[in-house]
Amino acid sequence: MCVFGAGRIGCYVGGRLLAGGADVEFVGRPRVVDALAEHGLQLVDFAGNTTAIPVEQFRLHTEAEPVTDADLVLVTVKATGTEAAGRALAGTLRSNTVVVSLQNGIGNAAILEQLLPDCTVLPGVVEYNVVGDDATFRQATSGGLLVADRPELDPFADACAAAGLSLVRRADVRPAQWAKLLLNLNNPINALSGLSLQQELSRRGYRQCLAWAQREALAALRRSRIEPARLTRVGPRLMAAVLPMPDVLFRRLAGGIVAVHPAARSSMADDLYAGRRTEIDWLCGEVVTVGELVGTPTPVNRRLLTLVHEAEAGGRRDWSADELRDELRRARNGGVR
Ligand SMILES: NC(=O)C1=CN([C@@H]2O[C@H](COP(=O)(O)OP(=O)(O)OC[C@H]3O[C@@H](n4cnc5c(N)ncnc54)[C@H](OP(=O)(O)O)[C@@H]3O)[C@@H](O)[C@H]2O)C=CC1
Ligand SMILES: CC(C)(CO)C(=O)C(=O)O
Repeated sequence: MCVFGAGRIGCYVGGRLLAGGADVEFVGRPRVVDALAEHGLQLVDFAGNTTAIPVEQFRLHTEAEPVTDADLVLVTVKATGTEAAGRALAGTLRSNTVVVSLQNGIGNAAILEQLLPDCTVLPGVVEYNVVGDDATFRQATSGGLLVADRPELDPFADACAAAGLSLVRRADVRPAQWAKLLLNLNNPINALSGLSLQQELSRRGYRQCLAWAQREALAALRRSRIEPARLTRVGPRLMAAVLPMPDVLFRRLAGGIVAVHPAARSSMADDLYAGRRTEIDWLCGEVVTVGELVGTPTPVNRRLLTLVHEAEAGGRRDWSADELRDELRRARNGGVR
């Protein structure tokens, strides 16, 4: 199999599969490929167990062409790179190759399907966060992988089982993708806060911002007759109700909802700090689009979209919880304080 987009998710998932005995090749940028070729890879699972993969075990590429014989490709580029990934893989892969999109957002698999009509493209969800640099990657929140259930997925399921990676197969992944997107509405808030996920989520002001963004999305989804799945111990609607609770109460409840390592921060924070384009159009942008389609206002998601675009354009600064809450409250009130 092949990991297309060796980064946090690609190296962690692909590395775990490789350590579990699967035949895995990696396609990545020269910077990442060179680091893997020099240092190998250290993987730390959520329980803290470390696996070291020595340099000799890696088959690394910077182009898609050498992996023409892969029977399964995991696409792990950001949504900003999906189209380019699809184009790089088109004409390279054999027909019937299984392509699994392990990406946030809703539309990546559809883009890949369009560009790779002879392949079987399956949408997937990575529930957990991965942090790390080019040599060490750590699973930093609890959760597993979730992929569309098709018989073609059997070899991947076997590889996951051998690697100790949790995989859930679902007939319809769309409700889980939307549930993940609701959680990902925290990505811009985390990125704008400049804090780790743990620090950010421990502050009520930021959680209030997330609850507003989620409630707007939930209202738009309800009108679209989309029912998001329950990925965490509490479902999406209850989550939006629990978030604004006072810090003491939230702390007591949060541990049971999702476990977060102190080093974890959102993938959008990584992009924003590195000066890369973020996935904001695929997260808040998706909510705004659905809202427009069904006539549900989404001012908080619109404002987050603008704030992240401004930060991408060079106006990045760290927003305190009070500042961001006031900013989004103004947006909710139509610009009035
Ligand atoms: N990080 C996380 O904790 C989580 C991420 N996700 C989702 O998983 C997906 C992957 O995220 P993540 O692993 O963080 O992303 P990363 O940016 O860490 O990794 C993607 C890598 O792929 C490279 N890449 C992009 N296009 C190509 C190409 N055409 N050829 C070769 N390499 C390429 C990127 O390089 P470059 O940057 O130069 O383009 C980057 O190094 C995203 O949709 C994200 O939202 C989901 C759950 C958690
Ligand atoms: C942190 C997490 C797991 C949820 O927001 C994530 O998906 C990301 O970093 O993109």
